[in-house]
Amino acid sequence: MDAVISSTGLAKTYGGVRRVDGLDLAVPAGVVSGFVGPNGAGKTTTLRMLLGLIRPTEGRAWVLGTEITKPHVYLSQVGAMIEGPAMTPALSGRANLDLLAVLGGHDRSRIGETLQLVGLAHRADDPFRSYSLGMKQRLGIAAALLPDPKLLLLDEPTNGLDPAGIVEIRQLLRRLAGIGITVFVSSHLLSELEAVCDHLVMIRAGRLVFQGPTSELLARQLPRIRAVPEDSADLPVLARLATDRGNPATITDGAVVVDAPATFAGELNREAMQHGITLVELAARQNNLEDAFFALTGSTTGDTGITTLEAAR
Ligand SMILES: Nc1ncnc2c1ncn2[C@@H]1O[C@H](COP(=O)(O)OP(=O)(O)OP(=O)(O)O)[C@@H](O)[C@H]1O
Repeated sequence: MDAVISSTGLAKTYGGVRRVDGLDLAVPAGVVSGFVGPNGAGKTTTLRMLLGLIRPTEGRAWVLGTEITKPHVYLSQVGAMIEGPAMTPALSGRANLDLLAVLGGHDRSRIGETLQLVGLAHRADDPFRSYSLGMKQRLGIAAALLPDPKLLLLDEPTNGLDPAGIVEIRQLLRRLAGIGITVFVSSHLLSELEAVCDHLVMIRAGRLVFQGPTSELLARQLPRIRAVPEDSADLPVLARLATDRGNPATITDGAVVVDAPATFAGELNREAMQHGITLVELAARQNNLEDAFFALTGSTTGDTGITTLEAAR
């Protein structure tokens, strides 16, 4: 599959600090690709370079096959929402899009279908100022869709939204991918993207941490087995039973937690029984994207600035 975004050694230095530090990107066509990293990781800077708004200090990049030194060639096929939607509060959603279509030289006849696509047809004639934050974001995405783009770049479209608003954006991103638009969407909230992205580009301090299908990242992680003995005095013995069989275990919150293939759960259960230990809980769960990110970066929520799944709820 051809890459719609690619780069080699893309870098941007501000005040002597490499804020984007040698990115080799390859985002395939037809996916929702999540651009994930903590605050300040360099996501917005990268997106601005891809849009030709700022020049890289080093490296090269291509969007839809054209080098970013010639943005006029590809920008007519790229929709973007970088700084949140700039709309006129007193005008309706439809009138705002109409104005942007005229200013941008886009086909005004597409406005109705675009409003439909972002789920705003029923509120299209209400003033922008009466919209919820989620509706405002979706109108911003509608504006980015006016050029009928092949590629959509969105910077933190779920920032500040309530859970219902986040779900609406997720559904919209899937709908857009369904009609063949490649979506490259940034977020510092892993939990928001896990559900929607086929592909991920994860960065930290300007550097690539992982790039590839979401499934590949999840597959790299061993499932986590949690076993709770009836008698907490058995915790150290249970942990040793797992560790002795080559599966490192820790004792956390009254449970033994083992990073091992799910099949090991049965073996652990048998071993526990043979040692007279009764388990009152035994569960294997696949690590989520957040676990995978922390495993890859060797970081904790505290030093990445990433909001945890729990905190995001
Ligand atoms: N014009 C600029 N001048 C100086 N430093 C800048 C400039 N733009 C960005 N930076 C710095 O570069 C780093 C990366 O910023 P960037 O906005 O790209 O991060 P981000 O991943 O988008 O984070 P956030 O989620 O907070 O927007 C930050 O430390 C920021 O302060």
